[in-house]
Amino acid sequence: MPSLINQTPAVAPYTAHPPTTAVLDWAPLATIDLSKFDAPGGKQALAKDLQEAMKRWSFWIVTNTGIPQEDVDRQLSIANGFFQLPIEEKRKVSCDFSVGNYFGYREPTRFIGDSDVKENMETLNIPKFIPEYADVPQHDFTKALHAEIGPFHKALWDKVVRKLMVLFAIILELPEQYFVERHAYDRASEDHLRYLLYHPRSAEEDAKIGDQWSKGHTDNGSLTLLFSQNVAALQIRTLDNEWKWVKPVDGGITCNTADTLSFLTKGYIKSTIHRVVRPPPDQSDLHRLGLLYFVRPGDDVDMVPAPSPVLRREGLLSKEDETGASSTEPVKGLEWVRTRVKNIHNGKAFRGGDKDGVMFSVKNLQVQDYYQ
Ligand SMILES: O=C(O)CCC(=O)C(=O)O
Ligand SMILES: [Fe+2]
Repeated sequence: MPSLINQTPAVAPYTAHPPTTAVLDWAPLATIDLSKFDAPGGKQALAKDLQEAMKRWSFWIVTNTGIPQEDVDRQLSIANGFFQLPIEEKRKVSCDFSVGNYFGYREPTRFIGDSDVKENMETLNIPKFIPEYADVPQHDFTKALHAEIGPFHKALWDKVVRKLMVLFAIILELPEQYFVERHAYDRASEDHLRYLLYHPRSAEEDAKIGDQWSKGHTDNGSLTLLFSQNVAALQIRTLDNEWKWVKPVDGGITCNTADTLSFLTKGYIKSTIHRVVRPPPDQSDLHRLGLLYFVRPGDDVDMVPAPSPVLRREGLLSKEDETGASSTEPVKGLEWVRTRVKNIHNGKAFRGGDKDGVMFSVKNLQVQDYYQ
């Protein structure tokens, strides 16, 4: 008789909610059509488009990734099935925030800032499918589905992350593999596929936290991918300090660059501020299920600026950056990510309050905790 772990659990198909009919102030995000990537001159043309898009904000949409929609739908069904498990089951593999380890399940237990409102999102983060992580504890439910989750995880990196990393290198006039090597799938890093579920709250409860489910923030790693999400809630902050909504694009993935890629490019690639708010009235009572991939730098990658001719021309590289003769040991990828995750998640409260967050730093690297 096979053990339970070898049996594929029954997973009911998940049906996405229809998009909102509300009239919202959508961000006019650029679309990067990845089907052009391998055509002659395709990468160069896409790099131009992306560079243009990133002048305004470091958010864009990729389309034609080659990842079948049925595979995305299946992942959403698995995510939905996971969140329906009894809480005792989900708790069996919890994130160890005391060491900044984000792999596993995060239960919504904390209060938002100093309010009496509890956070409303639960997440499951699944590490890369490489030998380093073969022994990372995982839930029986997802372990039994690894034959499907693994190939999806790898395909996402290969079909999307790798290509975007090449485009960043072209933009910075670096060898094409410069950022690929620093974010390679087969080397240790805190990359993860994330299943994310937000629970709706009453209007009264949401009002107490200014309708902000997750305050303005930048992401901790290098790049974040978010599969098209019909429940409107994600907003990005423009250079003029306005908040604009992110519109779902069928079959598209919303991408944003984040803190460590900004460190590697001395701020040339921006880490855009974004937040998650209460959805519009026609969606405010819905559960919002998300599928994301968070790209982190390799564990042992030095967080130092790339020797890019573009950065040099822009005057962004100091003498120390050029010679590597810094007075401090460079921060490593793992050191940054773990320290930051611990800082955000190991306290009693989740980002909140009325003021801007304080600055958080590790050696010479600094970000603002959160934004109003
Ligand atoms: O749920 C979303 O749309 C974005 C979530 C997000 O910003 C995050 O998890 O860092
Ligand atoms: Fe984020």
